[in-house]
Amino acid sequence: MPPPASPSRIAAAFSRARAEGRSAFVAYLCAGDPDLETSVAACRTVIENGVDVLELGVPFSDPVADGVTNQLAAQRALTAGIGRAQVLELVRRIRAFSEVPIVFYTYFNLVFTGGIENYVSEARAAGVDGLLTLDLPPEEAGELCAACAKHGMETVFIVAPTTPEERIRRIAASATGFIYYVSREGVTGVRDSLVAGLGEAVAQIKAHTALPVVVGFGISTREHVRQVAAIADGVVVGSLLVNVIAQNLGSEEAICAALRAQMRELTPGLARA
Ligand SMILES: O=P(O)(O)OC[C@@H](O)[C@@H](O)c1c[nH]c2ccccc12
Repeated sequence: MPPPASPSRIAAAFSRARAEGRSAFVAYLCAGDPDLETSVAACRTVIENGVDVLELGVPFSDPVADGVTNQLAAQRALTAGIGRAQVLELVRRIRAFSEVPIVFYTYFNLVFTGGIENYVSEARAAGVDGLLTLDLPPEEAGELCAACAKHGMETVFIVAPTTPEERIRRIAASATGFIYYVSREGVTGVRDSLVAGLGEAVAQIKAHTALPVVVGFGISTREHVRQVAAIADGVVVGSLLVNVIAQNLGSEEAICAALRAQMRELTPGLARA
């Protein structure tokens, strides 16, 4: 009798946040930005200051879904020589001190080149828990989902404000781990205000899935976090944290201090009233 599958790190993280009466903090950083050693320190800092799920962007030369902040981060990482081997080394370095769930944000070109199953098995072996392939819709993700299921890798998919209900149903049927609702059209990036109707949009997704639903795009203040935490299982913050790196290049100490300060500013908003 095989041992019961241990709950995935991702499921455990959302269960823990729910048990603590709060939404989960999902942080995005570009892997290897601005270099491998500083990236390890940056990931350690956000993990030690409240991150429940870590999204790691795999640097790519044509990140069409990303705003300028994340595109510049990818360029810094690529310039520092961050390739597949270095990204996997980053994951192994994180696994040496943390069990935080890690989700790769990647583009299909990077997964396809070298073989889908190889990519999935190598990432899983390094300690990655989930894969969000940003430019691969579920209709074309059959081979990827099969490889992920075989290796115990979660497959996260995105729902956008323009996604029709039938496609939400289709996405919910393919997704595991969690579903990501990008709260506005366009690309990532810090914004001044959140869009209206988030609660209805998340409720519409939840009607089709029991998976956690996280919301991201433009979240950059404690008030934004508080508003999203009230209606979603997870709050995603990316560009605000990536900007901290961009604004403190050259000093790992300054990057980590500023990331710590941002996490301390934002995380109190996670608590549900
Ligand atoms: O940067 P923002 O506005 O805080 O949004 C999070 C976003 O950066 C992160 O989740 C992400 C990075 N690359 C992406 C591509 C598509 C959707 C989401 C992402």
